[in-house]
Amino acid sequence: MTDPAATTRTLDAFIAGLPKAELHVHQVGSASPRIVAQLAERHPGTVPADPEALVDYFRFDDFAHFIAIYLSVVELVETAEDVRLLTYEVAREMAGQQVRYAELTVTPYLSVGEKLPAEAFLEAIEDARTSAERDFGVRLRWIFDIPADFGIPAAEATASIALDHDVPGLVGFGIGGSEEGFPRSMFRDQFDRARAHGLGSVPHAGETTGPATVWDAIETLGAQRIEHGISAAQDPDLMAYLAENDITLDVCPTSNVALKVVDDLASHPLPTLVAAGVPVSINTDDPPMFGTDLNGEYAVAARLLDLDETGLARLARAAVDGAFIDETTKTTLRGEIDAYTSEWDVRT
Ligand SMILES: O=c1[nH]cnc2c1ncn2[C@@H]1O[C@H](CO)[C@@H](O)[C@H]1O
Repeated sequence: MTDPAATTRTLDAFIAGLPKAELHVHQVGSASPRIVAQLAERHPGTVPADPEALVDYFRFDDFAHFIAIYLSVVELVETAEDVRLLTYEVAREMAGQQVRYAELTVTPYLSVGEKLPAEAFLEAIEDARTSAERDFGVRLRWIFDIPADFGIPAAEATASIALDHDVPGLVGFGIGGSEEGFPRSMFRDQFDRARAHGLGSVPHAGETTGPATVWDAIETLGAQRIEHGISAAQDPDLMAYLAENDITLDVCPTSNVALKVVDDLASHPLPTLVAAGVPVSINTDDPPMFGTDLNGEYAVAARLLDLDETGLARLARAAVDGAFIDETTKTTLRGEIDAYTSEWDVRT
């Protein structure tokens, strides 16, 4: 008989060293207690600077409460130096999880303004991007997302920051925040322009509302991947469509429990989606806010999908497949995963 606890320990060790790509992770939502404390010291106010108090502060009643807290952390990112520090330090923590490539969802609309012009914001993230690759070996790319709750003005501003500037590393265009009251089709015009510019379309949909929002994202925004998309599990035709058209869902299991969009991990629809052949990647969303990290999410996925090392390596590869990068970089990332699995003597 194998000892289940020993098996878990082996899988955890495998996950910890597995080279990974992350496709759904928010820039501000990645600020760890260490980073938040640094920012809160610079800008004392509503957000506790004490990492222990932050654990309580990051306990959410529902999605609306989460958005309110999220925006209070956004307020801490005031200057170009705050933006640079946040982004560079997030990459340091990613490197600790063996993340080799990340598409960070950035919401410039919430930070850019009179005090922080778009140019200064963009310079700060570019500085962090090049430093992170040099110092930590983490390749960062950006998805600029519209915060839906702020409506068309936010969509226009986001499109202009993305499309009227030269933004190295920008690969995708998204939309986050609330779904209720903000049909994805509202933002068709900005997505049309972003897509014409060559950006990947990667809206949030099907997190807090049903499969109709996922269809809307596909039909009106030309979604190539979907952030969350978990309510697709309620619609077999939609799952078949996602599978046939190779549309990846960037799933974040612990986030869904923390924001109470699913009751508990045991009832998470991930197994239903995978059984229907829907491509999925595993992600954290806003890791410290949900008390998780990418290794933790891979462990959750292993439990939910009953995966061994081979299955986990396949998950890591699925994220590379869905990434908005060139084939050469994909080949490099796949090579790193393969080299690791052969070290572990894992059949793939
Ligand atoms: O899980 C999530 N769902 C939706 N939006 C999110 C999530 N995590 C972070 N944001 C962020 O919430 C902000 C408020 O509009 C947006 O910046 C969005 O990117």
